[in-house]
Amino acid sequence: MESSNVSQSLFPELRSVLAFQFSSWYPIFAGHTIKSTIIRPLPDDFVQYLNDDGVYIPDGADQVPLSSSLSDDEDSESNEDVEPLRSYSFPEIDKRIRECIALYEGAVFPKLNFSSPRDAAWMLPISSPLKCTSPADVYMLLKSSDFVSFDLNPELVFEGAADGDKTVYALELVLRKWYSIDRSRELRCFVRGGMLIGISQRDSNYYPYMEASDVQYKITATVTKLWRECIATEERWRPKDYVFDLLLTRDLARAHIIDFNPYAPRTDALLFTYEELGKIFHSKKLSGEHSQVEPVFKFVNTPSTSAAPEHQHNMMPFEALSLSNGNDIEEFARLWQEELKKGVDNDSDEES
Ligand SMILES: Nc1ncnc2c1ncn2[C@@H]1O[C@H](COP(=O)(O)OP(=O)(O)OP(=O)(O)O)[C@@H](O)[C@H]1O
Repeated sequence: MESSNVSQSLFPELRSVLAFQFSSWYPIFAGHTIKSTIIRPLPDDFVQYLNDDGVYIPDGADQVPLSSSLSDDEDSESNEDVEPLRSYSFPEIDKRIRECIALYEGAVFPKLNFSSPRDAAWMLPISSPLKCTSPADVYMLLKSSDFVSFDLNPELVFEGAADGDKTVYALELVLRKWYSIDRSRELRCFVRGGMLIGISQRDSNYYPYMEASDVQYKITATVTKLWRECIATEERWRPKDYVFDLLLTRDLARAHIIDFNPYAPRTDALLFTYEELGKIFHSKKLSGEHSQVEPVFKFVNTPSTSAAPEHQHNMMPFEALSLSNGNDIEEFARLWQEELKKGVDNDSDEES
C-alpha cells in the first residue's frame, strides 16, 4: 500500500502517451525545433523488417552488403542449417529518405515515434554521431539499436498510460536535419503540475564553464523564458506533466526544443532522481508561487573519472555484424570466437 502511495506521489498519472510521439508535438512546436519530416504510414513489411533478427540492409538501399571475413567454403558450411534471410526492399521509403537528405543539406538524424537509435551511434563515425547520408545508414542504425525496439512494442509504449487504445498507434519514421550538436549546451527540463521544477545538464561530462554563477543564472533565465513564452502558454499543448530537452544557442540567450518525453519512469531523470523532483514539486506547490518559482538547475560540478563511452553494452565490432547475419546466437558466438582467435594468432605471428 505504502509503495503505491509513494509511486503515486512520485509520478502523476500519464494521461496521454501519444501526446509525446513525434507527430503529435512537432506540428505544434515546428517553429522552435529542428526541421523534420515524418514518414507515415509505413508499410507492414517495414515494421516486420525492423522486428526481424539480424542486422542487414534492404535491397536497393545503396549499401555494399556487410561481407563476411570467412572464406566462401567456411561461409557455406557454417550457414547450411541457417534459414535464408527474408529479403526486403523499400523503394518508396528509400526515395523519401534520399529526398530528405537532399532537402536537409546532406544528412539526416533518424528516429521513430519516441526513440532515436543513439545506442547504435558507434556504427557510424563517432565524430558525427547518427549522421545519415544514405538510406542504408538509416536502416543500419535502426536495425542495430535496442532503444528503438521500444517503439515497435505497443505493450511497452502504452505501459502505465491512461490512453490505452493501441489500435491508433502507427509506427512513424522521423528524419531530422542533422546538426553537429554541442552536448555541453544540451539540457533536460522537468515540468510537473504545470510548474517548471528542474533543469539538468543532458550528459554526464564536466563542463567548467557551468561553474560560473552568472552562467547558471543565464541558463535558468533562458530556459524559463522559452518555457513560459513557447510551451506553457501554448494552448494546443495539453500535458501538465512532461519533460522537454533543449539545445542552448552558443550565447546561451536562446534555445531550441529537441524533444518531449513523459514525466514517467521511462524518462531518465539524469542528474536528478524522481524523489528529489517530487520534493521540489511539493515544496513549490506549498509555496503557492507556482510557475513564478525558479527551477532548480543541476550540472556536473566535478571532473568525471570515468572515460567509458555511453551505451558501451550495445557495442560490438563492425566485423562482428557480418558474422551475425542469419546465425543464431550460439553459432554467432562460435564464429566470433574463431575470428578473435585468428586475430590473436596473427598478432603473435607479427610479433615473432
Ligand atoms: N537533428 C539532430 N542532429 C544531430 N544530433 C541530434 C539531433 N537531434 C538529436 N540529436 C542528438 O541525439 C540525442 C538524442 O536525441 P533525442 O532526444 O531526439 O532521442 P531520444 O531517443 O528521444 O533520447 P531520450 O530517450 O534520451 O529522450 C540528443 O541529445 C542530441 O545529442
